[in-house]
Amino acid sequence: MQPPASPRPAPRLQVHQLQSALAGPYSFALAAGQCLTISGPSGSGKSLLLRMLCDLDPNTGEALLDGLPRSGMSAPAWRAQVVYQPAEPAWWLPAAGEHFTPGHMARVRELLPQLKLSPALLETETSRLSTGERQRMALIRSLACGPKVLLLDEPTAALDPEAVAATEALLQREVAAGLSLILVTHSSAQARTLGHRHMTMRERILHEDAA
Ligand SMILES: Nc1ncnc2c1ncn2[C@@H]1O[C@H](COP(=O)(O)OP(=O)(O)OP(=O)(O)O)[C@@H](O)[C@H]1O
Repeated sequence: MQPPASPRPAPRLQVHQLQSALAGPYSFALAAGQCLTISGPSGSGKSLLLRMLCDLDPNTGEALLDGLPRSGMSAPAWRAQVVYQPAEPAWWLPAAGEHFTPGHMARVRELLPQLKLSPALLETETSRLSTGERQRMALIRSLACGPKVLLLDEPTAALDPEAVAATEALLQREVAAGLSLILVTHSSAQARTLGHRHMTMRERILHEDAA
């Protein structure tokens, strides 16, 4: 007799009827090691969705991480695991390196060369970094804390082709290692390179694209 099949693990992220005064409801699930890309016109609601997913804007409905409901954990505990990187990330201390905790520095030093960044930039005032350097440094900040789900809003918008390629290669490795990625991008080439599933936002309604 066959042993009973072991229960399937819960999806990494489950979203049920997530809704705010401005957008939704949205429902979908994402597995560990899966990349969902979202495209759509400017102003269609992509950032509103990402902000709801990391619980920055008031919303109703439920989100679960590995089967555990967000409503049962604190906002900081949720946001430590579901990390949102906006299109224009904020920096609140003079140098980029000051934004990292000592426990994350080994990982930061590992990631810097992968994104073609010099370690010296950690000591440079963030206001003196180029837009593209700041954008890549923000991605390092997002990855250094080891999120389970990463919500990226146009992370390569300010980058030259070589830096775009390095960023995409890094994201591919992270997803292959188990990261769940929701990537907002205007680049259909990038969506094809990184995405396992594709959705389009139109007038705040999310449509799953044909496979
Ligand atoms: N707090 C708010 N109050 C009212 N309207 C808002 C608020 N935040 C965003 N909006 C509006 O909601 C719509 C969707 O905004 P959102 O930032 O999600 O667009 P987007 O799809 O991410 O666009 P882009 O590609 O340009 O970043 C826009 O019309 C925006 O002006």
